[in-house]
Amino acid sequence: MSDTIENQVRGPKRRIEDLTADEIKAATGAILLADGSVFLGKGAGASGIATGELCFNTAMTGHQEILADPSYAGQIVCFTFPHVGNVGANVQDEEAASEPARKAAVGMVSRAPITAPASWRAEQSFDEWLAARGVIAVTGLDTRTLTRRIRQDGMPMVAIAHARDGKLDLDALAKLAHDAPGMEGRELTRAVTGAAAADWQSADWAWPEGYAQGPKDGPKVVVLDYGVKANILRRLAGAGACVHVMPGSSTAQDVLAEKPAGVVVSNGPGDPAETGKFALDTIRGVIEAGIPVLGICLGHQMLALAVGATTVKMTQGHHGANHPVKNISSGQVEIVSMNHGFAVDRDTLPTNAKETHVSLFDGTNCGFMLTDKPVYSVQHHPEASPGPQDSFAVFETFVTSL
Ligand SMILES: NC(=O)CC[C@H](N)C(=O)O
Repeated sequence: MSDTIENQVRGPKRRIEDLTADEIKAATGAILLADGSVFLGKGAGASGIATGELCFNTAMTGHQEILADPSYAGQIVCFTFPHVGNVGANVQDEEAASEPARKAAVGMVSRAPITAPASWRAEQSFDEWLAARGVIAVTGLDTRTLTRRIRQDGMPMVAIAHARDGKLDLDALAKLAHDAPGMEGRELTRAVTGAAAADWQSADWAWPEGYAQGPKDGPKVVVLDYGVKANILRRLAGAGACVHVMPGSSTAQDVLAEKPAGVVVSNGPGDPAETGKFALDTIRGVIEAGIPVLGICLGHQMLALAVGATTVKMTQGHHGANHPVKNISSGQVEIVSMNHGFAVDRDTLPTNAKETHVSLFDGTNCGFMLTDKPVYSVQHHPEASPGPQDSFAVFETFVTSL
């Protein structure tokens, strides 16, 4: 009986010993979970083996932007939308703002084989893009079972493998998954931050012109880069800022020497508490100098840590492009893009912090501002890419306040 309920909720758990020789022979791709369960499929994209935290993402489009988001470094994305690849891939939709930031998601899982592109913007098939990017993919899996498992039990550490010759060492993969370090306590931003400070030029995309040029004059905004998404930079430029990107290792003195009108603390991968060990001094120095600060996602979490709050690991995390978030001051609901596995514990926010946004999926904190300093912060991705543009105004509000 309990097995039936277990099977209904999580899907049947299959271990290596439950597989038939024919199934193993037919497979060129596999996912092994840390709990010993196995999912076989067809390999796609890059061949090889990777380990990472497996999360599910519910976006129906924008799969290139998702896998190119450096916040996904160290993670493998299971798309719940069955068809992936319909629009192919193109350079204009790149989300890495620097060369190191190209090391984003390490793996991808989808239900159907990757579709041939059917978009006038496609320059490459999605399969070719994955291969060029080093993203290992497995298709033909029961992604509903995998997703239900993640919903019930949380995001597991997994090993993903694509062997073109079909030679999959499932026992070795099971051991890799079992031994893989979890996301808590992992610092991943140093691998995806840009190596040197640089000005950023391009602004919002429009048809048929493509990307506009950012302004020549305008308030200078320094972006602390922990693996910043390019669309955050484009949106800041589109809102009228002259954007200067600095490595996440910059000190407060480095930042203040630029005489910024405002500072943005970027998104990024890994555990905010771990990155906070070297980033909080910089963030606190900027807040104390009275410079307006905007935090996004990892930046939001680290701003919360900088003012004395704590962050917690979420069970399933929020990954998708249709998450409802309530803006507490306006009462409006914004449908937003999300990608986070940690959250700010609202009960630990100090008395000079006012909660500004809340997730309508699970009530977790999605934003705060300080009442005595110009500090604003959101957990979701107001730059979208992919996703709805309901929160684009976050950038205009910030830049016009400078
Ligand atoms: N998109 C992000 O910045 C992610 C922040 C953090 N790594 C998390 O998973 O919660």
